[in-house]
Amino acid sequence: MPASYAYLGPEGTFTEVALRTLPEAATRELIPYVSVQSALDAVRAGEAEAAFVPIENSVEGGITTTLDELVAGAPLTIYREVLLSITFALLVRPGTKLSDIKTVSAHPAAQPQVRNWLRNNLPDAAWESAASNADAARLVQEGRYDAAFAGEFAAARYGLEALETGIHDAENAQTRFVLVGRPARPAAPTGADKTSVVLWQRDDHPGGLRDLLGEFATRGINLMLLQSRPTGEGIGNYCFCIDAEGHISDRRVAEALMGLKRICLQVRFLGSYPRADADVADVRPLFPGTSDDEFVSAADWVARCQDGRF
Ligand SMILES: O=C(O)C(=O)Cc1ccccc1
Repeated sequence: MPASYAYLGPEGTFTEVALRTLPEAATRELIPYVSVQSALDAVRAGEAEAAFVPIENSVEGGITTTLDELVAGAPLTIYREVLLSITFALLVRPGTKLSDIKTVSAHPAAQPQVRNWLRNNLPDAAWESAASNADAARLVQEGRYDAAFAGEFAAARYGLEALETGIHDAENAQTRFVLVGRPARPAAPTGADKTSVVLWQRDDHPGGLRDLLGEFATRGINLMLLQSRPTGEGIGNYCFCIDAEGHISDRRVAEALMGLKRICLQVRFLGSYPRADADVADVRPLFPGTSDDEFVSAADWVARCQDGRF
């Protein structure tokens, strides 16, 4: 298997910075791709062992390109996640003044994080979306746009200077990134894990979403993400991307997935992997009656009843 990780490039993205925080990245060749799709396709084609892409940010929610690829593309599995705090720098060609800036560019997910700053400082600048924040910096270097919102670290790479740093409308804005590979056995549970799935309802009925959520609730499983995505089959047709606390090898999670498999049209397992916030998170105490031991003894009890040994 090629020892390389594909990532959303070009060089100098927040994605690259987040990827380099993973110890395993030090032993891999890191290859930038022009889009989330092309990085994921490199994995599907066997050109890269895994791909590292943004999936969610705390201001705007899901990064829809990534979610839609994981929902509808050839199956892939999430193995790791990384959380990165994000503030932007306004990068310009040397000598550019604020009053010279007519066009600004960045990844679409950056816009909600700098909207107020733009309103207050560059209310007339036209927004131009780029494939990534570093790509916006590259386009500024080429003279296509006047300024880019990107990491301050991207300035040197693209011969730009930071006219302003520390730009963030929301304090503590974080972006979550995932390492995605071809489907294989999940890593062993760590005690602070997360399981990601996509659910498609069998039919439209009152309380349908509550029925899906109930499979988690009755087993004491907390949810960390619930994002609906259109199925593409008409207005009102959605599937649900869910991150739940726990690992598929935890009995309560496995039983919840079995319940969902029985009642959903389709369930796509996206992986069980260690939580990036495990150090700081108060790992929630288990809801009474939901430990592996309690599932095992309940199953034993049913078996004994079936046997007439109760
Ligand atoms: O990694 C980047 O630089 C990206 O373009 C993705 C992104 C977008 C917005 C915030 C963090 C990462």
